[in-house]
Amino acid sequence: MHLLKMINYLLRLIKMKSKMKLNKENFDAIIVGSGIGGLVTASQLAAKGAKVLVLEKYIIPGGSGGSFKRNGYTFDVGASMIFGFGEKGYTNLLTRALKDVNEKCETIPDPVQLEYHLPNKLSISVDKSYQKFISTLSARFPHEKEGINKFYGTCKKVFNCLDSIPLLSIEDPSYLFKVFFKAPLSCLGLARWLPINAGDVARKFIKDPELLKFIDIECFCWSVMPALKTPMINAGMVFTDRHAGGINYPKGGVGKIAEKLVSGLERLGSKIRYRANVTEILLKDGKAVGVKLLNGEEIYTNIVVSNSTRWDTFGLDNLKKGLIKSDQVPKSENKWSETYKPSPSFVSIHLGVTKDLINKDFNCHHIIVENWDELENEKGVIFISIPTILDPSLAPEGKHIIHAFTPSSIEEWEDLSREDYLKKKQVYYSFLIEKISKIIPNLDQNIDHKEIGTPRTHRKFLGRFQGSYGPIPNKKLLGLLPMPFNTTKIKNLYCVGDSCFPGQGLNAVAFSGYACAHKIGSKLNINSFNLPD
Ligand SMILES: NC(=O)c1ccc[n+]([C@@H]2O[C@H](COP(=O)([O-])OP(=O)(O)OC[C@H]3O[C@@H](n4cnc5c(N)ncnc54)[C@H](O)[C@@H]3O)[C@@H](O)[C@H]2O)c1
Ligand SMILES: CC(C)=CCC/C(C)=C/C=C/C(C)=C/C=C/C(C)=C/C=C/C=C(C)/C=C/C=C(C)/C=C/C=C(\C)CCC=C(C)C
Repeated sequence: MHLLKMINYLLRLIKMKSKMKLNKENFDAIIVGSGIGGLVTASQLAAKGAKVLVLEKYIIPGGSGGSFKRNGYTFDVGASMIFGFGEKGYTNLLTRALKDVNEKCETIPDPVQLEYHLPNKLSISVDKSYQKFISTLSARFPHEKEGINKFYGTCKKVFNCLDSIPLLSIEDPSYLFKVFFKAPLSCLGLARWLPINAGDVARKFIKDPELLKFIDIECFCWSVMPALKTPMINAGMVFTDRHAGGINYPKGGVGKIAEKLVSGLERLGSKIRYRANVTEILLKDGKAVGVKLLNGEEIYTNIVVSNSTRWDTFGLDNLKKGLIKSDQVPKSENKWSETYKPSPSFVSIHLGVTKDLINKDFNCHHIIVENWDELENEKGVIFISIPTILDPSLAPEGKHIIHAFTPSSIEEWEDLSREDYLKKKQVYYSFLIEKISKIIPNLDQNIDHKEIGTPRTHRKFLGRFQGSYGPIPNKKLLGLLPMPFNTTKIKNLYCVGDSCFPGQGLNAVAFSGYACAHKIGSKLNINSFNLPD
C-alpha cells in the first residue's frame, strides 16, 4: 500500500514537471480544439514555420471528424461522405492541407455519392459521372431537362471560379488584391454569388414542384436547410466537387485525416495535448493573452484561436459560461447569434452487422424521406452510410458497419430521468432500425454490436453547443454574406470551424483553417504567398 502511494506520488510529480516544462515553452499561437478547422489552422501555421500548441479536451483528435474503436470496429463519429480529396485545382483542401505537412491519406473513391429514397417512389442515385447523374434526373423529369442542365450548370460555374484561385483569407486585402489581378473573372463571379441562395437560382430555371423538393433534399442533406436558405457558393462547391474530385473515403476511417494532420504538425515541432479542457481565454487590456485550463493551469501566448463553436466561445446562450467572460463579449457576437441559430443535433446509431445482409453492389450512402412535409422536422430524414462497402478493414472479418442518423433537437432530451433517457434512446433506436430495414431487410436479427448517441452525447463528447451540427440562418439571409470570418473584435483572438465562413462540412472548415492561418500568418509576417503563373 505504502509503495503504491509512493509510486502514485512520483507519477504525479513527473506529470507536474512535464506540464511546467511545457508551460515554459513559448508558442506563437494556441489553438483551442482539434476539430478539422483547428488542425488545419495549426498545421498550416506549423508549415509556415510557427510553433503552435493545440489543446484538445477529449482523448483523440478530429472532433466531429474523428473515429473511435469498439469491439474490433472502427466507427466514424460523423458521416463518412468526404469532399475535398481531389487531385486537381484548389478546392481539394484536405489533400492540400495534408500535403503541406508532408502527409497523405490513402483514399478509396466512391462511385456513387448518394442514393435517394424519396416520396412517390422517386429513387435517384448521384453517380460520380456528371453526365450520368444529369441523364438519370432528366429521364425522371423530361419536361425539366433544360432547367436541370441550367441549374447544375450554374453550380459548375461557381465551382470553376473557386477551383481556379488559391483559397486563402478574403479578410486579407493583399491576398484579395493579388488574386483579383490574377483571376478577375473568377473573383467577380464569386462576388456575384456570395449573397445568393441555391433555391432562388433553382426557381429561375425549374418549375416542377417535385423537382424543387428534390433540390431541397440535395441541399438539406449537408446544409440542414432547404435550398432557399442554402448559400449558392456552398451548393456550387458540393454539387460539382462530387463529380470533379469526387467523394473519397480515407482508408482506415475518417479519423485518419486528423491523426495525419497531428503527425505532420508534431514533426514540424508543434504540439498537441489531450484531456486539456480550456475553461477561459485570458484577456489583458482587451487583448487575448493566453488560456486557462480546468486544472487551473494558465498558458500564455500572443495569439489564441478558438475551434470551439462561437456559442461556446462567447457564451452566447446566456445559460452557459463561455470561454470569454460575459462582460468582455463583443456586441457583434450577440448580433451573430440573433442572425444564426444552432441546427438540430442527431440521434445516431453505429451498428456492426452480418456481412451477408448487404449485397455487393449496394451503394455506401443512402437517404430516406417518406413525407416531404416532414423534411425539417424531428426524425424527418434518415441518413445511412455503410463505409465498409468501401473499406472492409473497418470491421472484423464477415461483418459490415452501418451508421445511421436522424435529426433530433436537444430539447427532446433535456430534463429526463436516467430511466426515461434510456427508454427514449430505445424508441429512437427501434425507429431507425425499422426505417433502415426498408432498404436492408432482416436487419434486426443480424446485429452484432450497437452504439446509440443522442444530442446529449454529441454535446458531451464533441463539446458542441446543444450537440448541434452547425449554425443555420434564423430567417432567409443573403447567401454567405452575413457569415463571420476568422477575426473577432477581441485583438489576437481568432475563431475557426463551422461557425465561421463558409459553414459546415470538413472541406468548408478546412477552408476556414486555411483562411485563419493565412490571416495570422500575415500578422506574424510568415506568409510566403505567391500566385502561380
Ligand atoms: N463530411 C461529413 O460527412 C461530416 C460529418 C460530421 C461532421 N462534419 C463537419 O465537421 C464540422 C466540425 O469541424 P470543426 O472544425 O468546426 O470542429 P469540431 O466541432 O469537429 O471540433 C471541435 C473540437 O474542439 C474541442 N473543444 C471544444 N471546446 C474545447 C475546449 N474548451 N477546450 C479544449 N477543446 C475543446 C472538441 O472536443 C472537438 O474535438 C461539423 O460542423 C460538420 O459540418 C462533416
Ligand atoms: C475582389 C472581389 C471583387 C471579390 C472577392 C470575392 C472572393 C474572392 C470570394 C471568395 C470566396 C471563397 C473563397 C469562398 C469559399 C467557399 C468554400 C471553400 C466553400 C466550401 C464549401 C463546402 C461545403 C459546403 C461542404 C459541405 C459538405 C458537407 C456538409 C457534407 C456533409 C455530408 C453529410 C452530412 C452527408 C451524410 C449523408 C449520408 C450519410 C447519407
